[in-house]
Amino acid sequence: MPIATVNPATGELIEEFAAHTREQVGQRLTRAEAAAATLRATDFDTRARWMRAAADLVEADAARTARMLTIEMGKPIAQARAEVLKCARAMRFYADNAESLLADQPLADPSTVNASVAYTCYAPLGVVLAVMPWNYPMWQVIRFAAPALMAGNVGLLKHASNVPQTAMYLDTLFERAGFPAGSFQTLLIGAADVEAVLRDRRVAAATLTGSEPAGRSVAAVAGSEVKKVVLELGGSDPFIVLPSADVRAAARTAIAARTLNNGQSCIAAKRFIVHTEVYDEFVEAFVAGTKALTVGDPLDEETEIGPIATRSGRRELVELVDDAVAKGAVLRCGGSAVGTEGWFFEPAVLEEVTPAMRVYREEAFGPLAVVHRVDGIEQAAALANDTTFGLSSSVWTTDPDEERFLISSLETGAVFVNGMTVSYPELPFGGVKDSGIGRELAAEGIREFCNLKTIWKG
Ligand SMILES: O=CCCC(=O)O
Repeated sequence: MPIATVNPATGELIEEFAAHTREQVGQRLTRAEAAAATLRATDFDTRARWMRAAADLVEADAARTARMLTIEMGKPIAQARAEVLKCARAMRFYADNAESLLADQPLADPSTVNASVAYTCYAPLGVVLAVMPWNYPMWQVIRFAAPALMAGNVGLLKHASNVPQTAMYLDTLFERAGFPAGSFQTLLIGAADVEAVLRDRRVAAATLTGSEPAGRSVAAVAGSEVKKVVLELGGSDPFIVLPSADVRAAARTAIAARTLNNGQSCIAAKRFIVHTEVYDEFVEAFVAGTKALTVGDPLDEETEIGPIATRSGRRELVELVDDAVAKGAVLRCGGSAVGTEGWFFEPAVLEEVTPAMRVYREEAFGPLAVVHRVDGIEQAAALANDTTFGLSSSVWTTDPDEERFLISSLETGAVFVNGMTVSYPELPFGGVKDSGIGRELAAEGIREFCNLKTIWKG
């Protein structure tokens, strides 16, 4: 796959990049190793100063980078701006909090382990390889880089091949802000070259956000090298609506939860599981709202849905719809490729989906919603859990017993009650089952790439 920016709204090739040679990759690894030694010796205040300077740059560059994101992967420009500003927020969060999140933890009574003092402390691991996806081309990288650098680690980025301009912007960002040269670098390499980098003795650990097969393959290599790995893979998140809920509010939020980022988000709600008592009311509002969405040029401020990021991604969506309809699903709206140029897809809603259909099990990575009717809360939870994924979930109820039941029954990394799933720097993010291993963001995210040292003094 070429490393190139191709505008998904037009199909036009904007810029192609030459892949780094083996020598260039080697030089970058050498620089990363040297930076790891330098960064490890700096204190939190110094790193926080650099991180705040990087956040200032991100904010100052926001108009230009938002446009770059939209041209590279098609998200509506307002959402691109929001993504960029969220990056700055996460950078400031870790600048402000890294030191306390990584503070030493003393054992209250060291005599229980025959010590005069016993405590744990966090040390950086060194060089961490980040394999990142195109769907949030800045945010996915920053939510790794901000905690990693604040912990004293160094980052090497292998970004998706369709967002090289963003990758190269990130390549210089941290050095421009004052971090030592080599603290964060992009490797312009293909997927086939990741293994050699990960096996390199200078790389201590890896993180991957992306597809389940990519995650399995990176985890297999990291496992064979006994290197730490964090994986944030796909999701097919349930969105459960029960009769006690505000059904209108649920339907309004459901549209945003399914179509944000052109529906290309791991935490998008993908399966809408609705109690029969409120099913018709929900579906009418959901379908009407989905039909009313403005699909078009993502650089236009009024656009709500831009193109799918790749031609193959759009083909996948059309195939999922066609397969479901051929097997008896009811298509309430959309579901086709639209426009004469670019990779636009009409937002779609499917009903009467059965396990025989691909869309029942596969992650629909685009604005394609599946609505299921259920008779009760147990059936809702069972259907929600009938997936290999376990990223997040959204539940709509005002009954405290129902809320408790769903929080305890859902096999997901998060449960959002009466709201859509959103990632926040302050909250841990990650999944169970095939959705991944480990957590990003919050305290857990910064601790993932640390060596938790136990200190014992006699
Ligand atoms: O694609 C998954 C991550 C999306 C997010 O953090 O908002």
